[in-house]
Amino acid sequence: MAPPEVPVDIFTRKVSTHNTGCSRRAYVTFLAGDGDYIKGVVGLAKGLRKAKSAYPLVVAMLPDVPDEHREILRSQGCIVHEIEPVYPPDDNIQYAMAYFVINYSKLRIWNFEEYSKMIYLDADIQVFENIDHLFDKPDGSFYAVMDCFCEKIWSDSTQYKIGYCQQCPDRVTWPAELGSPPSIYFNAGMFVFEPSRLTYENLLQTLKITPPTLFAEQDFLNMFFHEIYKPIPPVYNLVLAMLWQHPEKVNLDEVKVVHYCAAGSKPWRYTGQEVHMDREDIKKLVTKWWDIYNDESLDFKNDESLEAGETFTRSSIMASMPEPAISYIPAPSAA
Ligand SMILES: O=c1ccn([C@@H]2O[C@H](COP(=O)(O)OP(=O)(O)O[C@H]3O[C@H](CO)[C@H](O)[C@H](O)[C@H]3O)[C@@H](O)[C@H]2O)c(=O)[nH]1
Ligand SMILES: O[C@H]1[C@H](O)[C@@H](O)[C@H](O)[C@@H](O)[C@H]1O
Ligand SMILES: [Mn+2]
Repeated sequence: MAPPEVPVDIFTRKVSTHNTGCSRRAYVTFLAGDGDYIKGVVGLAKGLRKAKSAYPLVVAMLPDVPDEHREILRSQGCIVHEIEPVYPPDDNIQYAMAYFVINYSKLRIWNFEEYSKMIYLDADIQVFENIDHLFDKPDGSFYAVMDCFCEKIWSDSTQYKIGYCQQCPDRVTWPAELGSPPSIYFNAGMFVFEPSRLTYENLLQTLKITPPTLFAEQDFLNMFFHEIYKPIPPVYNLVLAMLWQHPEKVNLDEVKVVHYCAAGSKPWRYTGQEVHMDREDIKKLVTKWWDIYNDESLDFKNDESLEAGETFTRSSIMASMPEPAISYIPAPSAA
């Protein structure tokens, strides 16, 4: 039987010694480079705290993330976990965005076997309501939100060219001469999954014989998890384009997780100039992101003044280890 899940204090990560089992659930995000995506991760860490999430945020990062950025993340209570890059077999393809190639490295998170279940979140995602209940979804499936194909970034796809979107499959009927309509397709900015060495090795082996496509690892994951994919409601990953492409499918008041993926919507480089970006709902969502990012009361408080034997805490020493097995250090045994 799986060990009991032990929620930790969201600000200090302290856990009572009355329960010696270790929490095997965590959120995980991905970070590459020395650019501004670090801001996204800090914002996300604070957003998860504000939503009183009981589980830590692991940051799977490539070696090119500078030390200062790693330190900022540790000081925000994140668990820093360096990963080696993963490359597709041949790279003779024009991705929808050139940088999508780095996202194949995300496959490494299936090797985080110290966790039994994880929720992956892109760094350009913010969590506004608690979503810890998603960890309770039955094992054995892959959970994610269905994507939308209506934005220009999809313009090289057949779907876009014929005006087909799975969000409204009746708008344009899939032409018979193209065979059966494509299977449902998820956005890979947010998903619930179970790390497993076996799956990890299978992913890497399969990648070796899979030519890259427009949406890089997102296409690959859709193909790989096709049979066990179960869609969850769009409130768990609001792809912003849904606001103007399929407004009938969105009730902003119910949205828990926002994905700032539309062109021009990343809060840290938002100018309001790009198409759709002057909408009131977008302005509000960008402001909401900044409110969390700037809220000092949401900073991680690394309280080291613990009463011996009463609590566990995750120290920054542990966080700096390359492959931390758990999110906090057990107090020395009384023996
Ligand atoms: O310089 C970078 C670029 C990206 N990232 C990381 O990579 C993630 C993906 O990049 P974007 O969020 O900019 O990409 P999109 O949301 O537009 O992309 C979507 O399609 C991609 C296809 O590769 C991925 O599947 C991604 O998770 C999915 O949300 C970022 O959130 C961030 O976590 C970095 O750390 N640094
Ligand atoms: O799957 C894609 C991808 O995530 C893009 O980066 C995003 O801008 C699109 O809206 C989405 O449909
Ligand atoms: Mn994203």
